[in-house]
Amino acid sequence: MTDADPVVEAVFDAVAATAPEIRDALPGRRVESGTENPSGETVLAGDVYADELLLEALSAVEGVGSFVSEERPEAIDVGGAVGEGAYAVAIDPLDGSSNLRSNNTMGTVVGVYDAPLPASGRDLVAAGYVLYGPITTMIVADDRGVREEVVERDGDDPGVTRSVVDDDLTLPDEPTVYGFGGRVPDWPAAFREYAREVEDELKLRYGGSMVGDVNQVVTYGGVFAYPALVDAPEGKLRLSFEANPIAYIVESMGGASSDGSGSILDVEPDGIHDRVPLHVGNEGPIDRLEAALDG
Ligand SMILES: O=P(O)(O)OC[C@H]1O[C@](O)(COP(=O)(O)O)[C@@H](O)[C@@H]1O
Ligand SMILES: [Mg+2]
Ligand SMILES: [Mg+2]
Repeated sequence: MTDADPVVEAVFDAVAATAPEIRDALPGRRVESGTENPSGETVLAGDVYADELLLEALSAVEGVGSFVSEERPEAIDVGGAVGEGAYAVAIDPLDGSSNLRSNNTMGTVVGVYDAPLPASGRDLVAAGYVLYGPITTMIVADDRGVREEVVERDGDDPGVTRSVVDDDLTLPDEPTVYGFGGRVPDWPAAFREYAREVEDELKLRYGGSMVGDVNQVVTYGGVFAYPALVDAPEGKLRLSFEANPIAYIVESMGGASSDGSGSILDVEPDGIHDRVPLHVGNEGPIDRLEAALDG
């Protein structure tokens, strides 16, 4: 196995250290902040707080040159030149933040790119997510594979403990669950037909937060999608902050990703906030999806 990249390790140390603080801050931050993000969505106080904490933590990491967030219009220069020894870190500070009001699962998504954004998913050197569920877990994928960790506060210390619970996470061979975002009438006919078949075979697991819903697939095998919509052919999820990191993780686990015709990691971006239809999971259901959409 290759040695860990110290900058990637430091990035995930910083993300893990921030996770309990983000979690603790949520009870008082379930309200709208009064602003919109670059994607035109209402931002909650929790989104703003998580974004600020992560900027502070990640800009202190030596080797991080650029901080790019779903909540900010532009990349922020925080150190060395990206691509010449420094990485760009792309963050979805709180994923599924509409679940804050209903007190359901949310996450933080991280992509570590070896190129200035907008960059292709092929420029990722690592990706991961934190899942704020009944316990706080973190998935980390890099060129050494995929690991699942539990993140806990270290007693009264400000630090945290990262305990690896699985150091070689792979997708279960048998698909078991599915979760598809958006409304059925908004799905293109070909996706509706595909979904009808999947419904007959797999169990529905859908909670409205990409990280939570992808983690069901990561754990039990299956397929997650936020597909193209009739009125929004580019779908909802953002390539740099959401789709690329999730595709990198699932592909590193032996699964597949697709924008409808090929791997998400091959999508060439125009802008930092580009959206893309996202489908990830076991190879079987993703191959069938591409065949269904091709027709
Ligand atoms: O409820 P909708 O509009 O179908 O969207 C659900 C999707 O939107 C998201 O909440 C978008 O992420 P953010 O919360 O980071 O904006 C995903 O987590 C989820 O898959
Ligand atoms: Mg999100
Ligand atoms: Mg978000």
